[in-house]
Amino acid sequence: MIPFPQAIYSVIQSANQLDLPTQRTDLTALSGRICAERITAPRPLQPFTNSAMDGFAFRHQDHCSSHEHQPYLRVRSTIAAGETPPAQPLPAGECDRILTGAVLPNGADSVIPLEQTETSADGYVSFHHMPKLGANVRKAGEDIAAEQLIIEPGTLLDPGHIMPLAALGIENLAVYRKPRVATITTGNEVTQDLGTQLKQGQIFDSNHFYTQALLRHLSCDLVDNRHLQDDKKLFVNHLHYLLSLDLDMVISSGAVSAGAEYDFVREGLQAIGAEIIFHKVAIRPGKPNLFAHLPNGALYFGLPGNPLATAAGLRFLVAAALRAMTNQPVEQPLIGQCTTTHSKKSGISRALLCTCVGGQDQRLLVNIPDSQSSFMTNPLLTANSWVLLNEDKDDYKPGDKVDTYPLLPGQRSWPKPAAPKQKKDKGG
Ligand SMILES: Nc1nc2c(c(=O)[nH]1)N[C@H]1C(S)=C(S)[C@@H](COP(=O)(O)OP(=O)(O)OC[C@H]3O[C@@H](n4cnc5c(N)ncnc54)[C@H](O)[C@@H]3O)O[C@H]1N2
Ligand code: MOO
Repeated sequence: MIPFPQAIYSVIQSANQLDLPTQRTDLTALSGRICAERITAPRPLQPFTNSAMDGFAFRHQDHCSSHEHQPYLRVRSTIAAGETPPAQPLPAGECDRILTGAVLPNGADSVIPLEQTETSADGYVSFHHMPKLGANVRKAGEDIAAEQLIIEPGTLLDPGHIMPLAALGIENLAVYRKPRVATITTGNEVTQDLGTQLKQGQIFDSNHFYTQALLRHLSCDLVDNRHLQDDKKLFVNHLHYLLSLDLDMVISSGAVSAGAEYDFVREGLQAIGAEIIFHKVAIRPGKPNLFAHLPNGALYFGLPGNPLATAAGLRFLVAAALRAMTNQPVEQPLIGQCTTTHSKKSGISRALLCTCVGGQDQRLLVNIPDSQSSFMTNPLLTANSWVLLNEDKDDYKPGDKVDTYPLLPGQRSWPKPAAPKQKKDKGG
């Protein structure tokens, strides 16, 4: 049995060897994908200096000397958004009527909103007050400077990236190809037919539906899904079939604990020449977790069948691999503080669904539920985070620090985890 942090490390090491190819993808299909290149702004944003208000563009220096004499300016022309302003610089004593988003005319540097002015019938405008220099002007590059770093490789793209990318006119990006994944659920008692009347001893295949939903959320390409009866031969045949698909990863749930003929995953994998990297990890839920390399280099995750053991394995092991395969940084926990007492079994890690709330002084308060067992599904309904209690500490009291992770991996999380402390270089 290996410690849980070592299991995660081992998974990351293996996944780092798998270089997913990249593909150029249009902006409309980028959300949810992992950026594979460093993106800098090809032009400034705003692209040109323009007005933030419907009003009048004028030259501030002509009028700033006197507060008694409010400007009284001749209106030269009107510049609407999308129009080219007059080629001649704005003469002293004149202003241009301007609309929001229109190019600021040459020579003008400030805009007064329409409602702060009076326009006379003879084409002059007077100001109610003198705005500050640069008022209501959006400068070229004020939003994003040309050449500014926009997105780093390994960034999970979300709608928040799409707005500036589109504004900069970036049509497509190189992203990692979606990881190609096959999933397997096992068990004679399990059915995927959710409409059926359950026979005695039968249960619905919740792991299948959860796994598919989560992997889809993580932008995986779900190539194959199969529910298999408890039969090693069937399993081995299916593995042979999966080897013929060009997969990056296979994830199974069930049949990895100690139940001899019913727990055929390890033996089945060995029968096809897979290399078992670890089997059994010091974590609850998920002690029977298995990780292997298939002969074609694909990663194999044998997650235990209990629903929360499958969920924890997906959250911490599979997600770590998916991140490593797409150049995303290793996830860092958010340090929270327990609000409750909690005791766990000695010498093993414990993953629990929990609720984090923001407290005073930027504290993250973590409510760890009293009882949570791996056969349950209800904690998934209300939790907003996972807490990972490490193997060195068994008894937690209010105020103790704990490592927390967002419920779904890889999302822009709030609050942001602090940057990991740099190890001091000891020289040599
Ligand atoms: N003698 C021992 N028994 C068990 C051990 C052990 O160390 N020694 N470990 C326990 C732990 S911890 C876990 S976790 C489970 C893992 O068992 P398996 O991975 O072999 O999974 P199964 O036995 O097939 O199923 C366990 C449990 O989960 C239910 N299940 C299975 N698949 C699904 C599914 N697709 N959807 C919903 N529920 C599923 C299944 O009916 C069982 O109740 O082993 C313990 N036993
Ligand atoms: O490890 Mo099992 O997943 O505790 O029930």
